[in-house]
Amino acid sequence: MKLFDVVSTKEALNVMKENFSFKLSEEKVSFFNSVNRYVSQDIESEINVPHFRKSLVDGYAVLAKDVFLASESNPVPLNLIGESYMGEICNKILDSEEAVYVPTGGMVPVNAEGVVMIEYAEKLGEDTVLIEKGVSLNDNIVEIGEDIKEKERIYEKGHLINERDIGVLAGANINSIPVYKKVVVGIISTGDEILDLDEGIRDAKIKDINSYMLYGQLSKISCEPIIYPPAKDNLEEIIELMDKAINECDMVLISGGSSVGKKDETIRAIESFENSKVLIEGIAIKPGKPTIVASVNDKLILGLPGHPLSCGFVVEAIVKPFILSLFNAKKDNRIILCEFAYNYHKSKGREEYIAVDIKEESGKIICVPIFAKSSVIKHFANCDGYLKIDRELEGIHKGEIVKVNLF
Ligand SMILES: Nc1nc2c(c(=O)[nH]1)N[C@H]1C(S)=C(S)[C@@H](COP(=O)(O)OP(=O)(O)OC[C@H]3O[C@@H](n4cnc5c(N)ncnc54)[C@H](O)[C@@H]3O)O[C@H]1N2
Ligand code: MOO
Repeated sequence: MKLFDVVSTKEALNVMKENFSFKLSEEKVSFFNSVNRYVSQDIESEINVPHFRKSLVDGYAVLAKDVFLASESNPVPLNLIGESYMGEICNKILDSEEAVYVPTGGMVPVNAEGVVMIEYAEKLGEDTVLIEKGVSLNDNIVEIGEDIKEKERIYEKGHLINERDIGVLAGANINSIPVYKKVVVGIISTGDEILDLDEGIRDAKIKDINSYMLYGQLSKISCEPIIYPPAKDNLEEIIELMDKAINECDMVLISGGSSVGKKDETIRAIESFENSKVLIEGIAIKPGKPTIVASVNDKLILGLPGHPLSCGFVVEAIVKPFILSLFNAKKDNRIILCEFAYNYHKSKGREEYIAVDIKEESGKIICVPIFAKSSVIKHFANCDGYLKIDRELEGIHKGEIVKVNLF
C-alpha cells in the first residue's frame, strides 16, 4: 500500500514557485475595465488633483486679516468685486477689504486665504457683503494637488485594482493602465459519478461542484478558468483531456482521483507524459491531504482532492498564494483578529483549515468554527472566513485571539 510522503503548505508553495516561475505578460486595459486586475507597472498620476485651488463650499473668498474680528454681532462689510463661475478660470485678485463669490467646486482667486460660507454672510445690494465669521488660513479651500500630486505614484506594481480605484484613475486623468494578463487555468473534474452540466441526476451520480467552485474562486483573482467536460475514471480519457488542457492553459487543476483508491488515476495520467515529474504527493493539511503537485511539459499540474471542502481549502492554502505571487500581489488576504468561541483540540502534524462565522457578542468580535465533513460544501460558501491552525499546535483555547482570513 502506498503511503503519502507529505510536505507542509509552505514547502509546497516553495516547490511551486521554484519550478514554475513563469513571467506573466502584460496588456493595457481601459481604466474602467481594470477592476480585479493586477497592475504590472507602477502608476503615476498625470495631473495634480485638483489642478486648481477650489472652494469646498458656496461662499465668499476673502483675505483672512479683513475678517479677523468678524462675528454675528460685529459684521464686517467687504466690497463684492465679482464671482467665480463653475468650470471657468477665475482671474480676480483680492485687494484689501474685497470679496469674490465662489460656488462649491469653483476656482478661488489666486490670493484667496479662506472662504466664508454664505450662511455667515449677508449680501447688501450688488456690491457689498457683510461677513459674520473670520477664517483661518485656507479655510474651505482645497489646495492644488491636495488629493493627488502630479507624478505621485498612486499604485505600485502588484496592486489589485478595486471598485473604488477606478474613480481615482479617472480623477488622475489615466485612461488605460498596464495589467498582468489573466492566468489561464484549465479545470478538469474526474470520476465515473460526475455528471456534466446538462445531465440529469440519476443513479448514485452527482453534479460537478468542484469545477464551478474552482471557476468562481479563480475568477476572483484575475484568472481565466476554462472548464473541460468531466472525465470518467478512465486513464485514456483523462490523458486526452489533460493533453488538450496543457496545450491551451498556463496551468491545469484536476479534481478527484488524487488519493489512494485503485481508481485514482491522476498520478498515472501525469506519469504517462514523457516530460513529466510528480513533485509532491500529499500536503500536511486538513482537509486536503491528497494533493498532487506535478510538472508536465513545464506546466504546473495540480491534483486536488475530490471532496469539495478539501478542494476549496487547497485552493486557499496553495493555489491562490501561488497565483498571487505571479502577479507580484501586494496584499494576498484580509485578516481580522477575533476571540475563538470554544476550546478546540486538534492532532499535531497537519495544518488545519476551519470555516468560521464572525459575530459580535458583548462588544467582542467572536469567531465561531463551523465543523463539517469534507464532503459538505454549504458552510464553506456561507461562512465569513477561515482559520488556519499551525501544524505544530495542539488546539486553541476558548477566548484565545486568532487571525481569521476573510473571504
Ligand atoms: N482509504 C482511504 N480513503 C480515503 C482517504 C484515505 O486516506 N484513505 N482520504 C480521503 C480524503 S481525506 C479525501 S480528501 C478523499 C480524496 O479523494 P480523491 O481526491 O481521490 O477524490 P475521489 O475519490 O474522486 O472523490 C472523493 C469524493 O469527492 C466527490 N467528488 C469528486 N469530484 C467531485 C466534483 N467535481 N464535484 C463534487 N464532488 C466531487 C466524490 O464523489 C467523492 O465523494 O479521499 C478520501 N478517501
Ligand atoms: O484530506 Mo481530506 O481532504 O481530509 O477530506
